[in-house]
Amino acid sequence: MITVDEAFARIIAQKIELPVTELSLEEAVGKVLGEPIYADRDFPPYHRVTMDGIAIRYEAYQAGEDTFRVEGLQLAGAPAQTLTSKDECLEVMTGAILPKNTDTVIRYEDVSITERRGKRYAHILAAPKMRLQNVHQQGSDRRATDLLIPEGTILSPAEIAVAASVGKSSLKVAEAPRVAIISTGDELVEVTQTPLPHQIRKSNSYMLQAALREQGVTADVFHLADDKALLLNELSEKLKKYAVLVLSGGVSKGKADYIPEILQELGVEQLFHEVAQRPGKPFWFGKHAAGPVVFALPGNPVSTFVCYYKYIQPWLRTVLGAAPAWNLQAHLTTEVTFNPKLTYFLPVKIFITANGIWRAQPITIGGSGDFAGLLAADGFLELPPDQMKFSAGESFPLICFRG
Ligand SMILES: Nc1nc2c(c(=O)[nH]1)N[C@H]1C(S)=C(S)[C@@H](COP(=O)(O)OP(=O)(O)OC[C@H]3O[C@@H](n4cnc5c(N)ncnc54)[C@H](O)[C@@H]3O)O[C@H]1N2
Ligand code: MOO
Ligand SMILES: [Mg+2]
Repeated sequence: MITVDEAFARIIAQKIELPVTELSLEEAVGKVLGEPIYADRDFPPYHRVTMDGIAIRYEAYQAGEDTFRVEGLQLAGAPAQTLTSKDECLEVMTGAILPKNTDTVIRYEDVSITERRGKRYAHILAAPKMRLQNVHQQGSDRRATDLLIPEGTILSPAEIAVAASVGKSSLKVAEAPRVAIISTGDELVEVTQTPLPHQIRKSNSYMLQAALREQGVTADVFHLADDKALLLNELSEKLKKYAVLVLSGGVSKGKADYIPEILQELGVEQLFHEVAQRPGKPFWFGKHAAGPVVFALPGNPVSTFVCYYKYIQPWLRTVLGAAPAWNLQAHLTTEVTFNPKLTYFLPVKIFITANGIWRAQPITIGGSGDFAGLLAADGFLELPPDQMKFSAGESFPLICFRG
C-alpha cells in the first residue's frame, strides 16, 4: 500500500499523446495551442500615430518654428501622405500611419488651430518633449518572424487577439483525450429501469461523466457485467480505442472483483493497487505499453468521487496543459478524530468569513456508500495519516467539487 502523495506523484508522471485538431478562433479559447505562432509583420507594422493632432518634423520645431501651416489630413486607413515642407504640418489621427517626412505628433490639446485667409495654422502651445513623441514605433513590440506564442500555451483572449493579428483564422489545438467510463457490477441497472430489491441504479458513471464534462472532457459510458470472459474481451477493445479508461467497481477483495487481474492479463502495467486513504483504499492504477492510462476506482460512490477529484481532475489539468488548480486550505470548525494511519478525506461544508478565511464544517455521512450525504458537502478536507486528532481552527488542504 502506498501513500496518497506517492499515488498522486505516480499518476501525475503519466503523459499521454493528445490528438491535434483545427478550431476556429472562437472555439479555440481555453484550449492548448498545438502549433507555434510567429509574427508575419512587425508589431506594430508601421509607425502608428497614437494621438489625434498634428505631425511635424521635430528639427523644424527645434530650429525655432512654433506655428505650422496645415497641409492636409492623414486619416487612419489611408496610405501614408508626404509632408512637402518641413515648416508645415499634417493633421493626423490615432491609428494612422505616420506621414512621410514627419517624426513627431503633437496632440490637439497642445496646439491651437486658427484660420487666416482660407488657410489653417497650428500654433504649438506645449513643446514636444522628443522626436517620435506620440508615435508607436514600427517593430517596437515584436519583429517580423519573432515567435509570439509557443506551442503548448493555453489560449486566453490575449493569445486569440495575437493569433488574429497575424492572420490565423483557425488554430491547431490539442484535443481532449478519448475517455471511456466503464462501470462494472451485476447489481447495477440502468437509470431508466426499476431495480429489483437486490439491485440499484448506476450512479458512478453519471457522476464521472458530469465531473469530466465540467472539465471540458466528453466521455463515452459503458457498463460491463461481472463476467471474466466478457470483461477480458470488452476491456481489450476499449484499450484499443481510448486513451483513458476510468473504471468503477470490482477492484477490492470480492469473489467477483476481477478488474486488477484482468487489466494485468491485458498488458496494463500496475503502477499501484491500494492507497493508504479512506475512502478509496482499493484504488488501482496502471498504464498500457501502447499508451492508455487506466484508473480503476473503487465502486463505493464516495470513493469514486474522492478519487476523481483528488487524482483524475488534477492529472487531466496537467495533461490538457491547464494551470494547476489553486491550493486551497480551510480551517476546521470543530475537532475531528480519526485513528487509522490513513489519509482521511473528510466531507465538509465551506463557509468564507468576512475576512476571507475559509472554514470547513465536517459533514457526517454514513460511510463511503452514502453518496446522498455529499449533497450537504462542498468538498473534502485532506487530513494527513500521521495525526489522529485534528483541532478546531487547524487548517488542511481542501478539495472542492462545487464551483
Ligand atoms: N474484505 C474486504 N472487503 C472490502 C474491502 C477490503 O479491504 N476488504 N474494501 C472495501 C472498500 S474500502 C471499498 S471502497 C469497496 C470497493 O469495492 P469494489 O471496487 O470492488 O467495488 P464493488 O464491489 O463493485 O462495489 C462496491 C459498492 O459500490 C457500489 N457500486 C459499484 N459501482 C457502482 C456504480 N456504478 N454506481 C453506484 N454504485 C456502485 C456497489 O453496488 C457496492 O455497494 O470494497 C470494500 N470491501
Ligand atoms: O475505502 Mo472504501 O473506499 O471506504 O469504501
Ligand atoms: Mg467489490
